[in-house]
Amino acid sequence: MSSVLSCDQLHSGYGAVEVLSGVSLKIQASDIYALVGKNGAGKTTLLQTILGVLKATAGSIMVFEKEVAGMPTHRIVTSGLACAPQEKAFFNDLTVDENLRLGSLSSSKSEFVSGRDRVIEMFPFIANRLRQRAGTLSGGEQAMVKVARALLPKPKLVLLDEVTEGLQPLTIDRVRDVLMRDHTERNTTILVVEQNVDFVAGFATRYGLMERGQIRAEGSFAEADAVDRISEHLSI
Ligand SMILES: Nc1ncnc2c1ncn2[C@@H]1O[C@H](COP(=O)(O)OP(=O)(O)OP(=O)(O)O)[C@@H](O)[C@H]1O
Repeated sequence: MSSVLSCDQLHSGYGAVEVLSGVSLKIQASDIYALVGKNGAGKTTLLQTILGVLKATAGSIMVFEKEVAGMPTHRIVTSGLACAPQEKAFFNDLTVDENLRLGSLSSSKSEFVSGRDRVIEMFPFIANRLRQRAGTLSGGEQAMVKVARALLPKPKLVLLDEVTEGLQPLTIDRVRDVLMRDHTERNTTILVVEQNVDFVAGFATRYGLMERGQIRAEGSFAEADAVDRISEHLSI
């Protein structure tokens, strides 16, 4: 099966501070890959480096079998990759509709409108909020709009950074259902950074355990001890 995303001995960080110290991972088409690790393990740094927001200082990043290390972010995302980042990542003074549009700048107006109809079907509350300023949404609503914005342009690979953080259980279930549906209907490959074991155990296929800037172990959720291994990794 073809590899959608692979990193090989990837190094990156912030100035003189190296955070990723040789990350290697391979995500296959239609995987739902859960990247798990404690605070500070380097998960967000890895996503930011894949997206070209942070510069890789060494190693390789292949997206759809094309080297993207060193490419600017706007070129990387046009290859069919979208991201729902951890921080708010909203233009608070713009409307919900305008924020959705910013995730689909390379789509035509008609593609955007049909994509918007699709995500409104996923998260119906958005229909009545299109003209609301994004900064006035609740935390849970913002999280759902972030996921909607990432899925709107029909990406082949979506990166989600702790989107369930601080959400109530019903909202978490909703987000999971939407992601599962998109994965099933469109074969979307998903890389989800999470610390919520119950969330990922419900739908991910594989996992990687990250610690101090490296992937220490990987496994499949088909294995009976997957949840125990992840819980142990997070507790030590
Ligand atoms: N802008 C920055 N400048 C310097 N160091 C940073 C910066 N951002 C993050 N770091 C450091 O990089 C390390 C990894 O942070 P990162 O946010 O990637 O971890 P994480 O695994 O995503 O953690 P969390 O689960 O808490 O979000 C941490 O030690 C953090 O302090």
